[in-house]
Amino acid sequence: MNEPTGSRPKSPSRPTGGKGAPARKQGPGAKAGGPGTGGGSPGRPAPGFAARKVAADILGNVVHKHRTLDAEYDVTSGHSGFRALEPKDRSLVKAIVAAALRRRGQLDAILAELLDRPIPERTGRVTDILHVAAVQILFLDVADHAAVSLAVDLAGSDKRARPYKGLVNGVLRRLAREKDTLSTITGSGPAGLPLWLATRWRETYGAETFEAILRAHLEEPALDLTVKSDAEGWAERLGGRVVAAGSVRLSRKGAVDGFEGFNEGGWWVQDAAASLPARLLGDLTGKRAADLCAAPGGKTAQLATQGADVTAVDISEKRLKRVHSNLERLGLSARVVAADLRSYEPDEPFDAILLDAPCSATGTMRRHPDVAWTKRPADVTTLAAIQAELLRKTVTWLKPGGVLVYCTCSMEREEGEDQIAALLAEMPGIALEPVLPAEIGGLAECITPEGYLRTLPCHLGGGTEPEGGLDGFFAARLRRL
Ligand SMILES: C[S@@+](CC[C@H](N)C(=O)[O-])C[C@H]1O[C@@H](n2cnc3c(N)ncnc32)[C@H](O)[C@@H]1O
Repeated sequence: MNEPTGSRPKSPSRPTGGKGAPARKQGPGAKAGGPGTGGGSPGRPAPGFAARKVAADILGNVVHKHRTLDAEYDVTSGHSGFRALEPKDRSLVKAIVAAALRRRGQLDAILAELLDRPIPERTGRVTDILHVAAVQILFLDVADHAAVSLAVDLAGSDKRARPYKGLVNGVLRRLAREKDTLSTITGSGPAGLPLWLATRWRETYGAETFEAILRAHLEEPALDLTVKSDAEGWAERLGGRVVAAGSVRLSRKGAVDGFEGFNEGGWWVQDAAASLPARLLGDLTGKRAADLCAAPGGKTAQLATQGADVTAVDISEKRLKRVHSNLERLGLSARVVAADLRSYEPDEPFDAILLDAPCSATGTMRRHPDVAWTKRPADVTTLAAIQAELLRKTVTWLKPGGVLVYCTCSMEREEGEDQIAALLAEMPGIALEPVLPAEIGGLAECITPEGYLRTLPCHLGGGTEPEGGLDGFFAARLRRL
């Protein structure tokens, strides 16, 4: 679908992303103009209408029905309206939904300021429609009048939202007019997180770090690569910089299979924080190593690159296909096993084990802003029980003197610090081997007093420096005595 170009540039004065952080216009650069109500021929939707409708649907499905964005965007089984869109409109939908989730707290506060009273629950998609339009007006490269009129059309097309068409029109026009002066936009917006998660993080990390994490979540993260070798060389060739312990951080976007080095297998996409646990196992030349919970294989590739004879185990046959294809592209090898670790037994013990246990993934919200809405407190409890079981079982697969790194991409203590404290209290034959700053590129801020690795989205300049931040990861290194 071709959308008309926007009729005027956005105001140079931008709303801020909380505590003075400048909000950046992001997204695919779609100059979605389109006169909306006046733009379509009679009886035909205006250009851009389908994309806005799909965006509001998907946003609602994530927030109210706890569906994941991966499921909604699946090319074979995802949202049917999304699948019917042209690639350009799919990109626009993704940009709108990601920004609306990332900035949900701000949008709620801004709209509350413009509404006399909260919108009743039973009004269908009114709130989703308002969020989809507001995020375009405030943060995306879309002409205000197009965002407003398409939202009005959308409200008019929904039986339960129709009575609120006038309200949608009035609120969004006022937002477009007053966006530079609205007080909530320039203040520190509230969390935009479900209460259970906000409460937990404030308690776990303290008010100041919690605010810093929220600021970091507002920004779209940079693209990080793990390289087989020569990080400086790849950074130069791809126009990036070396961060953390040798990851290459790029500001460029786009399909990575078109970037230099992809086809030659020089690197793979992996958040810089996600690359740290495997690095804690050091040089593995000639060692027998297990990558447990391996798919899609980012850490398998690291262990192979570090010289190990790798056995990669995962329960999901489907996800293991990606391990095979990734290893093939990278020219690396590993023994790949489809098995449930709860019933699997290796033939021989290992010198090194990496256990990247299934977890709530609350540390990946920078890249997956739906996570806050698709996870529930009960998930943390259920997953913590699985992690405890896997950890107790697999640590016995180490040779004496062997090392296991346990990690999760979770920000929850139950999936990190508490797991290790309980294990050490229970198993006297296992000792903690603290992480040293030199092993993780000098990132001392990411090491806890106990010697655990604990990365947070606000680390490495997240929320304060352009293209800063790390995914939230926990890792601990254990040695079998
Ligand atoms: C966090 S992901 C692993 C990411 C991977 N290590 C990487 O770096 O690319 C967790 C994985 O655990 C696997 N998994 C979950 N339960 C499992 C079990 N009981 N046995 C084996 N694998 C399991 C899932 O299929 C999923 O691929």
